[in-house]
Amino acid sequence: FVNKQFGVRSSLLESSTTTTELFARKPFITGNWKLNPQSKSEAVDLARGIADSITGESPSDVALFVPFPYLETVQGIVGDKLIVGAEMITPEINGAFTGGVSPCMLKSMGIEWALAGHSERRTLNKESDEDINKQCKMLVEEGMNVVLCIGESLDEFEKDLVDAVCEIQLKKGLSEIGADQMSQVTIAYEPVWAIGTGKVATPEIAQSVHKSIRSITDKMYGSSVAESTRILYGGSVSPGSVDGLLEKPDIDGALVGGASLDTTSFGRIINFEVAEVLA
Ligand SMILES: O=C(CO)COP(=O)(O)O
Repeated sequence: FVNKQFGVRSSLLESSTTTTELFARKPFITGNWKLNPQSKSEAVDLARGIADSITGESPSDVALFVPFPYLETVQGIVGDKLIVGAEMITPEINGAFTGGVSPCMLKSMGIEWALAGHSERRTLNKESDEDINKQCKMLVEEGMNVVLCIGESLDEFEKDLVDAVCEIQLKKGLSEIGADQMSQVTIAYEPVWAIGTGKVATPEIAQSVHKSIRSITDKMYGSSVAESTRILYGGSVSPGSVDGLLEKPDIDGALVGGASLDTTSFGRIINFEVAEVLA
């Protein structure tokens, strides 16, 4: 077994292999803690455990999206080893928005990343594509980075509407965001039926949707943006499924929910192993 991950462990690489031969884009492994863990002390333990699982030069970029109250603590623990981001923002500068947290506030704390469009916020908080677009635009305009989450429901999957739903969510979510701002955007494909269900999309299904998302991005922004934009898969990613997913050419990483709350599982996901990327 030869570990040929991007940017890593050159001592393990065959001398003739360059890391970029394997991955077109640097892999990006991200965790979304959602409404977890229940106490600051548990958050501290989890952040420490995850940071400890990154030894030496990381093969991937790694990010943790954590609840607002834990941001500063987690950031202090993980330092430069990984990115810490917010799970949502309120796209306003200031004013009468009780409970809101603005991009400016986050930036002033050194937080430069946030999720937008997670299916739980689309469903539970009734966020529309227009709301999500406002969030994405404000984040990029503030010089921050956004992971835009898109994905179809089970009903839409069964009706063969996957590509159509992703296209609409992508076009509306990224409306008025320019090609020059796309380096601040990561896309996460999260089929709703796969989130928290243990029913991970097969690598073949995920690859087919990721390829279609890349081709929509190409139509919107041209090939150089499409080829450099990272597209993550999310939905029941586990230590058992990550390697197969990351072997696919258009799957650039993972957005992990449940398994990011377990140090051993998330540590294994961060240190995923692929011997080759399969077309
Ligand atoms: O929603 C997710 C990440 O944003 C995925 O959650 P699970 O990994 O628990 O399915």
